[in-house]
Amino acid sequence: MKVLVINPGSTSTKVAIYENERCIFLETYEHSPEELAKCETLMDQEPLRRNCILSALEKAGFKIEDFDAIAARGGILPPLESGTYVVDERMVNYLKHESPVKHVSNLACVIAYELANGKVPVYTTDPVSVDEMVPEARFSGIPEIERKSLSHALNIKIVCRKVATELSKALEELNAVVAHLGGGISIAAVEKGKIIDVNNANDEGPFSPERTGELPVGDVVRMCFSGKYTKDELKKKFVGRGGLVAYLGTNDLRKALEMAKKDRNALLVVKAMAYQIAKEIGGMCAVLKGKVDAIILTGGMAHSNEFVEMIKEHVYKFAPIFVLPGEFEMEALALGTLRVMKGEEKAKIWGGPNG
Ligand SMILES: Nc1ncnc2c1ncn2[C@@H]1O[C@H](COP(=O)(O)OP(=O)(O)OP(=O)(O)O)[C@@H](O)[C@H]1O
Ligand SMILES: CCCC(=O)O
Repeated sequence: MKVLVINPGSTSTKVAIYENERCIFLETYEHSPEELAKCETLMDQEPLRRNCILSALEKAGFKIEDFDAIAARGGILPPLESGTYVVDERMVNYLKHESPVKHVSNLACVIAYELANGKVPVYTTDPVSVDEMVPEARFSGIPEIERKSLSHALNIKIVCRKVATELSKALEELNAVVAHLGGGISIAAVEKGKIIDVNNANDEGPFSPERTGELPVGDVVRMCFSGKYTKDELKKKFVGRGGLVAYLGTNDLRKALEMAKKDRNALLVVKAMAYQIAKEIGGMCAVLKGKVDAIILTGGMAHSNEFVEMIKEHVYKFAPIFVLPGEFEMEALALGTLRVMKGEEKAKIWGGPNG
């Protein structure tokens, strides 16, 4: 079976071709800030991203009709169960016109559905809005605000599957704390394979390479009413220009670690990020009542041994630590679709915004 995998990220478009479980082609197209700035809205990026996919297909020597299915990254749908979903017109319309958060992953299903044009089935696995949180995790502190489950669910689930296999367990038997350490950070408590609590990677948790994470609420209110910022400026300050970018002017941990060799303040900033990550991991161990088979460190920043050690020194006593650097999103999308195509799992049908 052949599966085309589509994954638009904030600065790149990734395209892969899987022949059963084997990746036979992978191409990443980088997008410069200037190129993206020409698109006023997120959906204006559609032609640019679609052209990347068409170029990749030409390079690989395939047509859409050659595929048994397309696997597309899932965007911000209303909260939904983990699994692989059929991408249909209703889902595409929601992602195009109604999704409350203009996240780049919203583009993938829209483009895939148009390219498939009814000839090839399109699926999406574990979108950003997978929600398996327990009731007590939903409380924020005021009734008007409910905590949201918006996370790197796709990568979190696949690294859990990998570690479960290493521990000779089924995913449904694994208790783990997973820290996805990318441009944004999601730290999840996974109980019996389900993400029962996770920081909303845009609004909560540790500061990350380009996001502030949780902030002291009184100071945020003062900033909002200071008259110094528009709403958009503040949103960008918190998500995009926060974290390492705000302290050190870079979102690249490698550069921050280089700076830290000569500059004590830069070292302190990197250590503070590791400290906040460790604190969130500790909290999620408490969510699991200490019954933790594994602490899993994944995402781009897990490539740095130096940074991993800074986290480990705080949490090594809690559970065995597994480091799976980078992300496995393309593989997760392909495997999710293959499980459905091979009849190992039933595809879910999205019930619409109210269903
Ligand atoms: N070899 C490496 N050593 C240290 N840091 C690295 C390495 N490779 C990537 N990183 C860091 O990882 C971070 C980006 O991680 P990643 O590529 O997972 O993020 P992303 O895909 O852009 O965003 P997200 O994971 O939030 O979707 C950057 O700070 C980058 O500098
Ligand atoms: C909101 C979680 C996913 C991401 O940050 O890309």
